[in-house]
Amino acid sequence: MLVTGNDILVPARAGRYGVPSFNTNNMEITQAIIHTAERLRSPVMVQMSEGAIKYGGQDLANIVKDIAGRATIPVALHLDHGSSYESALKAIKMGFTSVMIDASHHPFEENVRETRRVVEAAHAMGISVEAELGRLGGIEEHIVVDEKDAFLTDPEEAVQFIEQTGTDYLAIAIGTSHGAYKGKGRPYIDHARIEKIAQLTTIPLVAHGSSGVPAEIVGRFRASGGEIGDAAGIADEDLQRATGHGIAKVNVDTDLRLASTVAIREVLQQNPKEFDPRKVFGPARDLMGQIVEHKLRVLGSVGKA
Ligand SMILES: O=C(COP(=O)(O)O)N(O)CCCCO
Ligand code: NA
Ligand SMILES: [Zn+2]
Repeated sequence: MLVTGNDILVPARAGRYGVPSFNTNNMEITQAIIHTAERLRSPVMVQMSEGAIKYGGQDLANIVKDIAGRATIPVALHLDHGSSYESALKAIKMGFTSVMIDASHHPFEENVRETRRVVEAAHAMGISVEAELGRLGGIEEHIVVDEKDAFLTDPEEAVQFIEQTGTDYLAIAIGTSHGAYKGKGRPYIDHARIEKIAQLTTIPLVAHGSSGVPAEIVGRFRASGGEIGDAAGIADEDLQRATGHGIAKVNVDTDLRLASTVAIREVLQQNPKEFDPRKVFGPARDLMGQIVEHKLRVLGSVGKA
């Protein structure tokens, strides 16, 4: 059933498990996410970035809402990295049940103002809100945040921000970053900072940039003709530790992007005569399902629905 983000994340924080929020851009990705979560009796969040809304629009949102609505597990449809009040309101009109207003690149006061505006409107319509405080490294679709500008979330500021905005959940910068290159080797996660923020707050916390970028998938990406540098992601153990301390929503996009591309490359490379789209997109759906399953198990949400 289609529910709000709070319906999923408040129990997750209380139960000290994480729920993955996967980005979708088409039917197969959406099926891989929701069908796998249903099979494993896990709540799950499906998110669309502004780029996904540009790409798939109401058509894609309706596919997500329809599959979610018929599923026997709780599913929220979430706007990822909403860049303005208008964008958040548009998503709510499209039927999203959770929206992020990402004003983290603005000074604190402006971030508060922007966020509070969205919170008031969204709450009036029973929709949950995610905000962000602190700046991840990596590339956030509409802005490039290079390392020197990235700054980690201050625990005291987080308390103030939550009080002044009323946001339902908060994305914090604790060492993760978007994309396939999260740092040399194992990215450093500031667990002390996560634990401090968790001690001072009660709302669900959000970890962006949480793809694991598994070496096996990276190897298959290269072997099937893909070009990728020394990619690295977040270790399963780091995610497991974080979900024991307030992290309830865990954002994953890159892992599904890599898996779908690996499957498609492998099919086309191994079957040069193939041109049935179901033979190309079907294996992509299957491999993405394996990635979804792994994440649900790592985060501990299996059996929670
Ligand atoms: O936090 C994330 C996902 O991070 P990751 O790139 O680790 O999958 N997102 O918000 C998804 C959109 C960013 C571009 O991928
Ligand atoms: Na941001
Ligand atoms: Zn993100």
